[in-house]
Amino acid sequence: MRFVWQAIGDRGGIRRITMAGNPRRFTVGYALAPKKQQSFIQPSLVELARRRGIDLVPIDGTRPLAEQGPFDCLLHKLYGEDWKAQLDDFATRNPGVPIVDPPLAIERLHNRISMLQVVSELEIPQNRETFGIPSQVVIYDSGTLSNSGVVGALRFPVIAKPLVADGSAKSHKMSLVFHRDALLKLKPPLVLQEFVNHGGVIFKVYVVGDYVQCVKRKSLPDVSEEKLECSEGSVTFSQVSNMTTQDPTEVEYYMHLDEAEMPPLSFVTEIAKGLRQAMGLCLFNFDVIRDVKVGNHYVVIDINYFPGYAKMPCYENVLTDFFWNIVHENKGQDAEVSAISSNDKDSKLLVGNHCKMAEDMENDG
Ligand SMILES: Nc1ncnc2c1ncn2[C@@H]1O[C@H](COP(=O)(O)OP(=O)(O)OP(=O)(O)O)[C@@H](O)[C@H]1O
Ligand SMILES: O=P(O)(O)O[C@H]1[C@H](OP(=O)(O)O)[C@@H](OP(=O)(O)O)[C@@H](O)[C@@H](O)[C@@H]1OP(=O)(O)O
Ligand SMILES: [Mg+2]
Ligand SMILES: [Mg+2]
Repeated sequence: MRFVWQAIGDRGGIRRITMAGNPRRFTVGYALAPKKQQSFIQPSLVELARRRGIDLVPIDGTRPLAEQGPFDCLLHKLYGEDWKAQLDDFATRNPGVPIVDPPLAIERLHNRISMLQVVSELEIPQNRETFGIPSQVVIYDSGTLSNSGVVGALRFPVIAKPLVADGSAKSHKMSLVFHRDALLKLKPPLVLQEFVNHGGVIFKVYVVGDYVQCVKRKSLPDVSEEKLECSEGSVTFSQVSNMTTQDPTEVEYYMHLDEAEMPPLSFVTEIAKGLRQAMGLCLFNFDVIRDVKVGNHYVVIDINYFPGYAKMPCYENVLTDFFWNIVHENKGQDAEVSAISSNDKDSKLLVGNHCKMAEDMENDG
């Protein structure tokens, strides 16, 4: 294809256009499970990206990846050895095409020990607010569940989490265990993590490249000493932060969710930046709770690859900016050169928490 340069706006901007007069377009291929595709690929996202010159194109999982494309960037959340091999092959054939994110980096999040290890290793100055991870042990076999040397050091209640976090429904099934004897019916491999009272509110910090947004959600209610004494065995639960509240006693407990104070954005942004660098990932979120005993101590309990971004206010703008930056940075000299940078556009679009499908985008190509 042949290109020429065209002047835009009154600020000396130029852009590369095809001889036919159209600005250059980019293709972002996505490989997602059907449920994820349905939640993430909203018409509003596809449309906004399209207006900014980016076509979001599904990758057909039933055909070899090598036969598809061409792509300027590849986005994925699929599991399995076959998919990994296809990505490796794609990377070899297309060394210049960014894969978001590298499978090896994502794998660290498939194990709940390696997932939180990276938090403990962060070297971030901690002043007013501090952070860490819960005390935890990993259990590989049933025999260890009765080993005092291993579980004796834990304070109850504890949460038993499957060691593997591979996106399956099973990997989200957890138990809140009140007493040691209830451990015996659990099925390893799992992680036993001390339950930290946190006022029933969890903070989800969404990361999209450099962008960070923190939201609050409901969480498990606190367990008092009295409740611990009169509770028997254990209770199971799954993906509590995504559940709607129906029980009237719960409705009252969670009424105060709106009033819960958010952690300082600068503090969670520092953690996000550190995690992003250490893990080599762009798309993830992490769950943080505030220890009610200490007040300004935060505990990271979970990190998820490519979480439910569609639940995040303004996700269309945030993700489109992210794709824009990737394809344009990657193209370097070849790419559209514009004096109106993507960041200029960001500041117009992301004012406070209001999403604006800016009308001025209309002319943007
Ligand atoms: N150490 C802890 N102390 C207190 N509450 C906890 C702890 N760990 C987990 N929880 C509660 O259990 C819920 C589920 O735990 P976790 O986030 O690890 O599971 P998950 O299935 O990986 O979640 P997600 O849907 O975010 O992937 C949390 O949202 C929080 O309410
Ligand atoms: O859709 P997916 O299968 O990716 O589900 C992810 C889910 O996003 P969704 O809201 O789109 O379901 C995420 O929710 P939020 O943290 O953003 O609330 C979180 O639960 C992840 O742990 C899940 O990923 P998994 O751990 O199962 O791989
Ligand atoms: Mg979680
Ligand atoms: Mg998780």
